[in-house]
Amino acid sequence: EVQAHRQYSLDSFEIGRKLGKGKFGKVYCARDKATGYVCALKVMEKKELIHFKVEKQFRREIEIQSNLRHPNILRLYGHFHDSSRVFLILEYAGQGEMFKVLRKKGRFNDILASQYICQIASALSYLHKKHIIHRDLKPENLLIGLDGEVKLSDFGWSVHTPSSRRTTMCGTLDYLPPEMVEAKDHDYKVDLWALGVLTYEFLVGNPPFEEPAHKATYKRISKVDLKIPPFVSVEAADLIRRLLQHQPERRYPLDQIPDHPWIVKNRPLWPSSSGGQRRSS
Ligand SMILES: CS(=O)(=O)NCc1cccc(-c2cn3c(Cl)cnc3c(Nc3ccc(N4CCOCC4)cc3)n2)c1
Repeated sequence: EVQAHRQYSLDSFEIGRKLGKGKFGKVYCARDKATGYVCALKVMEKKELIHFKVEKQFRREIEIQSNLRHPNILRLYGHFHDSSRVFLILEYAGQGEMFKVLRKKGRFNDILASQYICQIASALSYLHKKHIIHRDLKPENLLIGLDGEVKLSDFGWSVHTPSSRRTTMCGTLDYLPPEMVEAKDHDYKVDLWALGVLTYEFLVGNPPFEEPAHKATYKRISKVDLKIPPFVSVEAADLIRRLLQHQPERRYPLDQIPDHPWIVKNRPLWPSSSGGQRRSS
């Protein structure tokens, strides 16, 4: 385990291969010399954070993610900086980006999709109990751990509820619920809507309201113009419809998701390999 409260510097690590490059930085595989522990080191240029005016969002990401402990939330062990760069010491997700796996597979079957959605619902429920809304749930912000478990990452957009959006949204609009498209006040139920969009995208391969033009996407979100293809199972379609409700208070509660027929029907008899072959009770 990467020790908390230890003073880290770049010299504390052996830097491995570059895992990827994002909007604000690069991520490397790294090994903590003192403990041999493998982690991921996210490196960002200070001048870029200032240029993109995201240093406040970045500080919030550190403050929020450092205090979270959940198997489906990527750990942030610590951070440090040198004259020009800031470094985040993050948990290494052994199977990489969900986004890439989804694009490669096209779409997931009911068993894989329902396990992912159940794990994400568990992580969101943990966040909501801490009065944190993620607000940026999408495949690009999900990683996959060594045992195939989902890891929620990138808390740059998380806020403590209730909040009304301050900075303009960037990136995909596909996951925005009506109340955010209509810039109304919003609360944790925005994550329920996004979970519905994610369930649809896992099973179909593209998000439900995707249109070439932004205005058309807004329109379809606002009207909840949802068309679920016939190959989507009845149970999955039921959960998608219960989450993609225009009125936030009508959206399916996270705590009921583990007992939804789609999840129950597709739950493996034994937990995944990490859980070992326990006897069924
Ligand atoms: C804004 S950003 O820079 O943070 N996002 C860009 C980006 C792009 C690509 C990757 C990764 C990435 C981040 N990771 C973090 Cl954080 C922890 N583990 C990984 C992590 N782990 C990882 C583990 C395995 C693999 N392999 C598995 C075998 O197939 C090839 C890819 C890739 C990444 N990857 C990130």
